Amino acid sequence: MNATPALPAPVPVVCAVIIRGGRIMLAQRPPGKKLGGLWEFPGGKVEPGEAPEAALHRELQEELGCSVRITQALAPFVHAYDWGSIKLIPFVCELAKGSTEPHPHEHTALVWVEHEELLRYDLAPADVPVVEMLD
Ligand SMILES: Nc1nc2c([nH]c(=O)n2[C@@H]2O[C@H](COP(=O)(O)OP(=O)(O)OP(=O)(O)O)[C@@H](O)[C@H]2O)c(=O)[nH]1
Repeated sequence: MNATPALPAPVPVVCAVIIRGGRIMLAQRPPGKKLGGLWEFPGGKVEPGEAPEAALHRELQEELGCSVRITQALAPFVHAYDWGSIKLIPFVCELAKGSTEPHPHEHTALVWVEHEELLRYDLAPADVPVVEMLD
């Protein structure tokens, strides 16, 4: 018998690299939450039985009040934090035609930055490999 307890499965998390006019949106996590103050791609946890794409649309509506069109699915990967692991499922998106302007309902701030500037932001550690996947 294997005495090693099974590690909990990584928590699936979707995130959106939203591109507009050559700039990419970053959102700042509020203080007091996990990774508070760090910058991330908007998104969140996938609910049980939910498709990742559906989770992405739901989270972006909740967090930013906007709708997007997914243009590319990037390769999901697992990132281990000291409190557990996430399976990050990134999508490249653009704002959907007729979408409302995104507003931060849950984040402290939103910025639109050039690709070359992304790594100058203090990113959630799991987001660094996502930046490296972008062309
Ligand atoms: N939304 C989002 N979450 C990310 C990214 N990168 C990353 O490590 N995460 C982590 O993945 C989890 C996503 O959950 P969430 O955004 O729905 O969670 P939350 O802060 O409401 O819940 P939490 O307080 O349990 O972390 C967070 O722990 C967050 O720190 C990212 O780019 N986008």
